[in-house]
Amino acid sequence: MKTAATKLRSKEPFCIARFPGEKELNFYQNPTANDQNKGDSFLVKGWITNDTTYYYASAYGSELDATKAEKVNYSEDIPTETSFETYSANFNSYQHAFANTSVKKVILSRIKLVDISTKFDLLAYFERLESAHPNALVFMLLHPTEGLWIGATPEILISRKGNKYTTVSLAATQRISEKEYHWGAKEKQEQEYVSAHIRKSLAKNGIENFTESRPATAEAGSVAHLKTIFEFEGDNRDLDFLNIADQIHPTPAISGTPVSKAIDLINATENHLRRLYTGYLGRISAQSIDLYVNLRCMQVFPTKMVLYLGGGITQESQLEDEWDETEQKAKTLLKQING
Ligand SMILES: C=C(O[C@@H]1C=C(C(=O)O)C=C[C@H]1O)C(=O)O
Repeated sequence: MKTAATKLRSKEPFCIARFPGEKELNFYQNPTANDQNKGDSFLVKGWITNDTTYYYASAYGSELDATKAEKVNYSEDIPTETSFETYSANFNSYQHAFANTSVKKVILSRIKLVDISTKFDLLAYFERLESAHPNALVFMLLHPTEGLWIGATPEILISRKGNKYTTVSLAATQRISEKEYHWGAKEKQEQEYVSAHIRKSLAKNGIENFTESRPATAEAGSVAHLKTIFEFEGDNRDLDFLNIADQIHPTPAISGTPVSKAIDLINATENHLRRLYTGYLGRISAQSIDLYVNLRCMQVFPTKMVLYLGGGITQESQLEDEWDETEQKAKTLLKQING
């Protein structure tokens, strides 16, 4: 069995994933497009709804070889960094939409570039990242068309253990703090847009019997969010979970409200392609499902890390606060750069 490092050098697509609350790493390889019948696999889907879904096959017995990792010399151009001026102009376009259309919330994302040396040890970085974020899905994957990606995401899209399914509404952001968290009306509203969307999406799938927790603070890396947990029961054979995932996704946590107008506004406004950012990814098997929204992630080039960072904007949002929120989110990935 080739190691992940060998695959990285030879540019063969692979994926390493460490799931929340677990210690062991999961390895996957040989992705194929739209092949749902691969058995135990790891699927990866991009932001654009009709993007190809890739299914990586499970590769038991693989191992990390941290001494031999080299970055993939990925040929595509490095995306342009989003300046504060560009971010600010996009923020103003959104404010214009709030004043003149039915749109109430839209996620604005930006790109931050970070220099790395050609000697930077990616596998050692991955190991630091996974030990720093035990409650996130931490992954590193080489995608057949989108290059090398690394992330540590806290947001469940849909999970199943036995016949119990879970999805969450995760939105609103504060800096992580030792003190008690207080959430204002603006933050509660931002998160409620997501919860309302999930209730509606479950109902559309005929799922009326779900339980819903009260919104509570959930810390994730360098920030804290409001989180509501939705649970329902279903027989694996009867529930088409990928269909449910595609109904729920993209939630107003990563698109906005109303969803389809927010998607159009994002695609018309943001200056970069989101690629895998705000898509979804995770493992599926006969026993369980663990799909996550792809947040707190980056695309890696030989001398640059390209971070994709976003946050929800509403009419009450303040430009500097929103920019600062994306800077805080960046720390999830940046704190572990210097071993
Ligand atoms: C869009 C991101 O995060 C999402 C947006 C949040 C917000 O608007 O406060 C909070 C959590 C995530 O659902 C991101 O991290 O890039």
